[in-house]
Amino acid sequence: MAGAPPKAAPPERERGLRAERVSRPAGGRLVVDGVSLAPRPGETVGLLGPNGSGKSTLLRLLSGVLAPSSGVVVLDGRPLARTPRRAAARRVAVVEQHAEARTELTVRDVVALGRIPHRRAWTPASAADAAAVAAALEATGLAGLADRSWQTLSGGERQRAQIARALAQEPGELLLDEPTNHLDIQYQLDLMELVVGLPVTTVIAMHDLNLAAMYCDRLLVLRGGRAVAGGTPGEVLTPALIGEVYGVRAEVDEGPGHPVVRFLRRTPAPPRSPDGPLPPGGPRDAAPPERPPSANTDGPDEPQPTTPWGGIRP
Ligand SMILES: Nc1ncnc2c1ncn2[C@@H]1O[C@H](COP(=O)(O)OP(=O)(O)OP(=O)(O)O)[C@@H](O)[C@H]1O
Repeated sequence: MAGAPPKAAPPERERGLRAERVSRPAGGRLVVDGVSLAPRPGETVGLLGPNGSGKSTLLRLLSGVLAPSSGVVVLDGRPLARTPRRAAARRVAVVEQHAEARTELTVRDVVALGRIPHRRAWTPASAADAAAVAAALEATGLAGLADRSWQTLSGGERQRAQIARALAQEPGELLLDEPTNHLDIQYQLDLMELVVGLPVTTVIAMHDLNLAAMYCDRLLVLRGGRAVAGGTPGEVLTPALIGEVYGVRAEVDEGPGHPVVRFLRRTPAPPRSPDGPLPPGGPRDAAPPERPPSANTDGPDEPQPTTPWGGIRP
């Protein structure tokens, strides 16, 4: 008897994970409000926005941990809510902001959790499982810590172990919530290099605008749960947008390849002598600034940004 016909792959344009006008309430208000996000296969999308703007909630909607109150999350053309749980778990890997492992597990055990969606119940780990775990440990620089207890790891090592767990899952879509938290600058850059080199679609919530500019193909900026700008880093990261969304002053250099953001002090910098010592009390005892602190500038007078978004509205 012939078996069930093989399932047809979705057409190219339907492949991947996307959110269509999703909303989600919490605490009596919409914390994600009509946001759409459709990463192209293989690209790295940075989710930006101030604290509380809805980045983590949007990632949780994309992963299926939360259900949207309106709108839909779609995986390969089918609503995520109607995708078999195991199939979704194989495809979408998530590294949450405060991922913990409470029991007495080794680093290797934690990373091997990423293989669960690939294994049948009550079957031992296969050679493919072991190889995926070893490759993930290697890629994240944790091979030497594989047999250490999770509890003994530093914050940065735990972060890397969670990323290794997600890599061991061999996902098609990788959702990362502030993955560079706790990492020193070398590991921040290593992590971003690793992520953009993976053959996966990645959505990363981040606060570091320069890392976002360096490594993301596109950015989506949230404020108060709404998408307020989207596009390439060069299109999105303008002084006007940074001023409007984060309330800070910045200059943006159109560096080769990607923009570079330089933040400006709110108060004038104390004068510095190129060769003299600091005054006895340090910079605070230096000569008073020429302007009152409320002048809110350390450069030539320039108007505060008044235009709305420099980027492209999605
Ligand atoms: N269960 C809840 N009850 C009430 N408010 C909630 C709940 N969950 C989330 N929120 C609120 O929803 C908003 C969005 O939270 P979310 O964690 O998505 O923001 P975020 O952009 O990831 O923030 P951060 O950059 O600080 O991590 C916040 O104001 C948060 O306080």
